[in-house]
Amino acid sequence: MSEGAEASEATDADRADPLRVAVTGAGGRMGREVIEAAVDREGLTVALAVNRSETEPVAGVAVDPADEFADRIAAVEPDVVVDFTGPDSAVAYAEACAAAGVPLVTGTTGFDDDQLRALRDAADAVPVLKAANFSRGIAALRRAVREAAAALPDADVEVTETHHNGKRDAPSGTANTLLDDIEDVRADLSRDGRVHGREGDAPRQPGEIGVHARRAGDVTGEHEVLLAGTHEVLELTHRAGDRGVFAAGALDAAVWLADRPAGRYDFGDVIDDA
Ligand SMILES: NC(=O)C1=CN([C@@H]2O[C@H](COP(=O)(O)OP(=O)(O)OC[C@H]3O[C@@H](n4cnc5c(N)ncnc54)[C@H](OP(=O)(O)O)[C@@H]3O)[C@@H](O)[C@H]2O)C=CC1
Ligand SMILES: O=C(O)C1=N[C@H](C(=O)O)C[C@H](O)C1
Repeated sequence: MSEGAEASEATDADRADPLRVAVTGAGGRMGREVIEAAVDREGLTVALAVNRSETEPVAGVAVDPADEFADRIAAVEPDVVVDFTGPDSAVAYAEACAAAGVPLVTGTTGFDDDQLRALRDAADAVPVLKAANFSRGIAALRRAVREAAAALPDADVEVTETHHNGKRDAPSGTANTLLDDIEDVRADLSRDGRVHGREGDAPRQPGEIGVHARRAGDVTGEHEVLLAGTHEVLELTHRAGDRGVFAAGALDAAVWLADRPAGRYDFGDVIDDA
């Protein structure tokens, strides 16, 4: 379990009424996907949706302006907020959730250290589940990568991610998580050794991990970890084919989180508890 309070035994099966979900970033690629998935899922209802500029309804759900969030969350009292926006807005929503006593699931990526601290502060007041990737395939990839990196202590490691041309942050949150995982199990590798692309006279040095971020077309999300030794190469790759996998995982996380005590959680906690 992640840092935080002990989990309660409550599950969605104990809940008589539908779980009332609020969605932020409702007009975005992920927000729309989450609303569509929530509308289709038994036991859930979208009680509130907000977006910054575009406030057209999504899948029949009304979308309110984001600047009304603090008032609307107090009036609506949702059971959980699901956020896919940007780092600044995710922090603002975390603070609003902490003030209103509402649990938060955020899939937003690209946080800096101050923003991460602000999320941790919010988790002192309410449960906060942050995950850079809600795909179960990525959860499996993380386990495989940790095992492979530990089993191949001399292998050179390079991490490559590919995303659509609208993605803002680089490298992806998932790539950063995979890098953390690798550095956790390989004592010779650390954050200081990350080399972002290569150019010119730049032969590989001991302790390097290469990191490559590609942006092209409408690619949903691909992550590859290359472990290369002498005379053998291992490549571990995940490709997301549709954002529905992220939306489904985020809603699984919302259902799981709604009745937990304050604290910090991640998607692994949801999977481990299944
Ligand atoms: N954890 C996971 O599994 C996944 C995480 N992500 C992450 O989710 C985030 C969003 O991605 P994506 O949906 O593709 O991005 P988009 O740019 O498509 O959507 C972001 C949405 O958030 C809205 N927004 C921004 N600021 C605010 C605000 N203050 N209040 C309300 N709405 C706001 C934007 O509105 P406007 O257009 O008006 O600015 C937009 O509708 C990114 O950080 C991405 O990396 C993405 C996929 C999966
Ligand atoms: O912005 C995206 O699209 C995605 N972002 C997440 C990340 O940064 O890792 C997850 C997924 O790969 C899609």
